[in-house]
Amino acid sequence: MRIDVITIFPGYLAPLREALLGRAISAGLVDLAVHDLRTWTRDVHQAVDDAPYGGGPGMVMRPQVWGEALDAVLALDERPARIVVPTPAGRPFTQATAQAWSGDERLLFTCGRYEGIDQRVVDDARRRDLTVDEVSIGDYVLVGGEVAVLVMVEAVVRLLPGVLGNPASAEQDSFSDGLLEGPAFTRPEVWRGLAVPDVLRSGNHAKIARWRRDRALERTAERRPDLLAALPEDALDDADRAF
Ligand SMILES: Nc1cc(-c2ccc3ccn(Cc4ccc(CN5CCCCC5)cc4)c3c2)n[nH]1
Repeated sequence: MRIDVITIFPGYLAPLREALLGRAISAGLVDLAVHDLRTWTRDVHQAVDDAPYGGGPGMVMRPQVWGEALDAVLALDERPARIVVPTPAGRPFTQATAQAWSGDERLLFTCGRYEGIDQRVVDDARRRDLTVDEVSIGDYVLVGGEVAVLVMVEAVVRLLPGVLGNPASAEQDSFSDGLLEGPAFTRPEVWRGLAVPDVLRSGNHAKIARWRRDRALERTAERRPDLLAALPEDALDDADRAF
């Protein structure tokens, strides 16, 4: 997978080259290219923003610079790219989104700042039959798109074959079966007077699976009743319902 990121703060994306993601890049599983938006400015001040039409707080990022940057970065590789625009006003980015995008050949992330990017940049891209997804990583407002890109790249790249040492982990992700995962434990058996639940040391794998499922249902009901309500009809078996 090729990943391009356009930003006025390239340094914000440095963490992508650390640890697991860094190893995925070194292993050639991911090609990452970070581009400074100001490369495509033409004025001595390298201006990328201007006052919003219609008034309102803050500044908006100018379309010309973004248009030239997108054209240039898209042209770097002939593979079709999904253009991703982080925004508080976007569709929710979920595990399902990460799963879907993990099958793409190429992702191109545009990091806005100020109050966002002139909407015509998205409109122009869509008019040229490019896939453009405006997405939100949560209902809170960040200062720019870079942190959202770190989140989304991590969620997507960990799903690529060969990236996670233990692929079973991604399969047993929270949300993969629609429920939150339950509590996890490791040695010592007793820590500060707190013991590991006996069932987990019983070696009875059926009982352990049942216990884990019950804890997941309990936690989901407690913390995310919305996920429980969204489960498909056949997702819960009789034993689940009995819980
Ligand atoms: N999930 C999530 C993604 C982001 C995100 C992503 C990308 C950018 C680019 C800039 N910002 C800052 C920003 C954007 C919008 C507003 C709202 N403002 C109200 C008045 C009319 C104009 C718009 C405020 C500040 C961004 C924020 N935050 N949270």
